[in-house]
Amino acid sequence: MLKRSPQETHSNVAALEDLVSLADYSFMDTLNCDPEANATGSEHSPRQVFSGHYVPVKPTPMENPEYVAHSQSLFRELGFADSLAQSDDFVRMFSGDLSHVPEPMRKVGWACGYALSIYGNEFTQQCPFQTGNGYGDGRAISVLEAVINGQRWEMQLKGAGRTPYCRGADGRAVLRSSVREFLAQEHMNALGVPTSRSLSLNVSKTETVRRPWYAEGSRSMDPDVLISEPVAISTRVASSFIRVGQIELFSRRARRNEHPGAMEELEKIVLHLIDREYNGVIDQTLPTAEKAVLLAKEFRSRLTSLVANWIRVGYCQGNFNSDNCAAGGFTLDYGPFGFCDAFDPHYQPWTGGGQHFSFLNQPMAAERNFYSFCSALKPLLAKHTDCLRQLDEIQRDFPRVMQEQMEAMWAAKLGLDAFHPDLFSELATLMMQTPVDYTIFFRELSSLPDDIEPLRKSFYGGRTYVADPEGLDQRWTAWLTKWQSLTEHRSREELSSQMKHANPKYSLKEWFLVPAYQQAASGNYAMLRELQQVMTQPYAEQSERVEKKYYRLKPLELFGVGGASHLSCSS
Ligand SMILES: Nc1ncnc2c1ncn2[C@@H]1O[C@H](COP(=O)(O)OP(=O)(O)OP(=O)(O)O)[C@@H](O)[C@H]1O
Ligand SMILES: [Mg+2]
Repeated sequence: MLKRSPQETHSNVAALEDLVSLADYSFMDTLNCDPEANATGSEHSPRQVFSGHYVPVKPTPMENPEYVAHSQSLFRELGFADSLAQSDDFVRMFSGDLSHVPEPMRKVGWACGYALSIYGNEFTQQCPFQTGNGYGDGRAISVLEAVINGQRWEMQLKGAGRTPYCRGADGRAVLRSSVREFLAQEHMNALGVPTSRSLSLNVSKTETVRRPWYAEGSRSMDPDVLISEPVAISTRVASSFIRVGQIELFSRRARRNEHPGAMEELEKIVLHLIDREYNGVIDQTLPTAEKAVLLAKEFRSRLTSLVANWIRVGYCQGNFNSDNCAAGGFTLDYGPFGFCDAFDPHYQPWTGGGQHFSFLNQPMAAERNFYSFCSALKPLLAKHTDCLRQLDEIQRDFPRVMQEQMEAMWAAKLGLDAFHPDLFSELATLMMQTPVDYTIFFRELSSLPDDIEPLRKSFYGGRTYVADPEGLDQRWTAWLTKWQSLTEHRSREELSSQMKHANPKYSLKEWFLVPAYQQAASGNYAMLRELQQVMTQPYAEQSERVEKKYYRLKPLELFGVGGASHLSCSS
């Protein structure tokens, strides 16, 4: 008998028909549809949506779609055959053409409204009607849910055309931003950080849109040219796509008593969130107010852990508004993100983002989103003083829990039994002054160097370093000696191996992405595939060739270059 790998015993989806028995539309069937919506989903113009959790929307297919990539590892987890990704039916469906999907799959998807808070402050200005009723999934359309091997996944097309929430924009995503999101999601998953996942990526061979971007080598902060780019549709999957902003939308309506069903809609979306993301963690038999308190507590734990993990791997989300903060506590919206190269606490790849969303300010940004989340739950607790008090306590303790997560994370990166404030503070100063490449520094330290020579591999050598290299080297030596004294009681192999699990060898720097998406735009996917291969095993040493190419300092001439070092709104 042939030996079977464990994956082969799972569901086996080799053709679109095989998805039929797994497909599920319980989001549409259990939540409220906008009563004013047209059930065929044919409305694509901006309009106000006053109530309901979703609007049915038919995606707008891309012209002449072509397969670019799929995630082999997610396919394996889902029991999808790799060949499926390139089959005509699959490419059609995941390029926005639902017209041929086999019954009882539906020919219409759904888009959701959500509210926006920036750093804890409520906004409606981004909505074209200034009311918040026209803001939400402007180009993201979910097309089905599927329960596979006991786990529920929602599949969502990004760039699938206009929805009532498109705010007058085209509803498209370009290949450049789609390649970035596609690769980053799978990299993040391989880094062990909770995230939405990438299913597939298709491009149009003929349809293009114009976007502001940077001229070759431009050092401008703002884009200085308009370029024509191929449109693409990536499909991402997650247990749900509920955002903090979504809970806020229904809460704002309930707070203002905007319509008779407002409170019920808030309760329904919160219970849906619990069902999708916190099932098994929260007792289903409890009253809603008590569930909401437990929800806040569990979300606090996930959110603080998520942000500590982002910092562990050098990730800056860039635009950590409440509408980009998944209420399930995972990473969502890889638009203006970046993985830092030279360590800088203020690192912020997105020129529109501001310091409040910069690298080491992410715990604060998370706290603000958490504040928005707790405020959004409050209308459900109005008559429950004890629950309100508990919620306030949970909110008040956010900074303490965040700090604990951060200290545990730094201790793990440094292989220490406990956080050491003085050692860390001197390290942070040295990392900034030298500055070091964040990834390379921690990975080199994970090999437990006897002296600072191996660490030099991570030194960029900025102005402070160049002014007094001996002085800085001496401080590095003193720091290393102190670190060694704090770790010498551990077995070297065990320490090194543990540190190498906390400190990835490879991270998806923007300057690796630039040539990959440029090449992809001309139909050559070789670099994209190579990056996919390398970045989905970020802790492995990999070959010498890979190491030479991807484990090195960013060339100095790329610092300050638009696209490679900073970017304007991603789309
Ligand atoms: N080209 C576009 N067409 C329509 N809507 C858009 C477009 N670009 C952005 N939006 C909408 O603008 C809002 C803010 O944009 P943002 O960059 O956070 O989102 P995004 O990258 O489209 O989405 P997501 O958060 O779903 O990953 C979102 O509501 C988004 O749907
Ligand atoms: Mg977004």
